[in-house]
Amino acid sequence: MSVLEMWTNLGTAIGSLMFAYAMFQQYFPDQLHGYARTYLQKLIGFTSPYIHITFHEYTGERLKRSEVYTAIQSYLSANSSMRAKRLKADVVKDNQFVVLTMDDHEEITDDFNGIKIWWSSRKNTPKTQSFSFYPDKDERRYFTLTVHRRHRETIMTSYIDHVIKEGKAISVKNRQRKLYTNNPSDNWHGWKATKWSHVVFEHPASFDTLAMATKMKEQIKNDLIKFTKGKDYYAKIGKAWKRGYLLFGPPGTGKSTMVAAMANFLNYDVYDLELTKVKDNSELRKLLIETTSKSIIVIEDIDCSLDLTGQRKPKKEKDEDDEKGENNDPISKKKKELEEEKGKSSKVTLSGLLNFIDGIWSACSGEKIIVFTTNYVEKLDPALIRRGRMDRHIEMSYCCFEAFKVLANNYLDIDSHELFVKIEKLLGEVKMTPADVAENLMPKSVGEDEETCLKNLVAALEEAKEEEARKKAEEEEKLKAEQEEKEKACKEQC
Ligand SMILES: Nc1ncnc2c1ncn2[C@@H]1O[C@H](COP(=O)(O)OP(=O)(O)OP(=O)(O)O)[C@@H](O)[C@H]1O
Ligand SMILES: [Mg+2]
Repeated sequence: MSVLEMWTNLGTAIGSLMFAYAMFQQYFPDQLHGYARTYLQKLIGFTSPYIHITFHEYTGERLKRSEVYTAIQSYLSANSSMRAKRLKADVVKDNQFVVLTMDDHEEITDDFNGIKIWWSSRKNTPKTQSFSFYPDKDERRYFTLTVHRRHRETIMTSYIDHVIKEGKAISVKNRQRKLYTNNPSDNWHGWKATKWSHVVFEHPASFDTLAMATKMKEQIKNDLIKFTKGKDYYAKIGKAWKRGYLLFGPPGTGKSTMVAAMANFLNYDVYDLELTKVKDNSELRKLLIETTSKSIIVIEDIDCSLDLTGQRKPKKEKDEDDEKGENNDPISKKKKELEEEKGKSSKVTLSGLLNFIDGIWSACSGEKIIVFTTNYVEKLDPALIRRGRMDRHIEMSYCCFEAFKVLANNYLDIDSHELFVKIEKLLGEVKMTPADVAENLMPKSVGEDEETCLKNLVAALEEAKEEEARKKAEEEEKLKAEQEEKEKACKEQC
């Protein structure tokens, strides 16, 4: 048989097969399609020595994206870029680099302890054309793993675990970190509803640029490292894998900067929880469930967020108002109703917040740090900040010389200068926040050199010193006057 004849015969055979398949699709009753497919697969199963495992992208009632699928995707992206012919490109991590993943209907092979494994990426598009706001959600993607059946044991016991573990590690390395804020619950329903909105987290703060005593900085860093490595330890002692930090101190001492530095140090996402937008305790719980692992949940200025000790007016007071007839005229009645309605917009109670921090629900989605910041630690309920809830209390204080040196290095690139001695002395005498020191150190024009900036700081410190001395003198004068008044009154009485 000539080559030409062979190709002609092959073409005819393929043509006949396609015709037969088209006829089958057209005239074979729909109800029998399923049976035919099942028996065909059984037939293949008898004859084929391979097993197939599928991993679907969406699972569960709420069509939640499967974590296993995502892990496999990351694992395969690391392996596929060199082998697959068709790749999809995705930009990640600060828009800095491109990650290539295998495209739909592409196949690659993997090798595990000498076992050959085939991975293919597939996509099902439903035949029924329905209108949907989420066109891509109608497509169901899945990965199929194919391997010789004699390796079933190894694949089940070690290979899949290995893929998921590696995949998760790769996802963490590549992930774009996010800064979330909670949406008011009126926006939780409907199209594209989410409880949290996010932007890319791009705060540049780090522990290197944070101005504070070196010893304390190291302690905090060690504490954080210990926490991230403590999964087994927390399981052993029967505690949820979370840690609470209370940052307190005057405004401008770096509390918010510290949260950003922590997030950058640990490579965590940040959830900035605005308590006043949360209607009640049940909403607070729902928000907590929606947070992901490896994240910092921060509630800024916790003392101002809510009146956690008593939201509503005591009943007695309310009754007194009614008795006085203040609520009888329709306008004030309506006003009152509106006020009450407004009051309802934040019914989070102290106990709700306590449960949020260390109730049963707090253990869901693991590895979490909760941070409260406040200017007035003494205003907070002791139950809220007791150890176990807020495990570490960190005081962010006025600028010390060590902190100043960090700022001088950050802002002016200098480690020493003759003015440092004077500044050290002044910082020992005057209370100035790192924010104020930083502002003075920052060059205000292109021509301003480090000497001018340091002189600006010295002048500001001296001014603050004079101001402090003046205030002190005034207070002493006042005290003295009061004392004299008292003595005079006493003498008159005697
Ligand atoms: N310890 C610090 N190290 C480095 N920079 C600091 C520090 N403290 C303050 N700053 C600078 O001052 C600015 C204000 O600091 P930050 O917002 O962190 O203060 P805060 O303690 O959160 O204040 P507030 O109580 O008003 O929220 C920051 O932009 C930062 O540049
Ligand atoms: Mg702040």
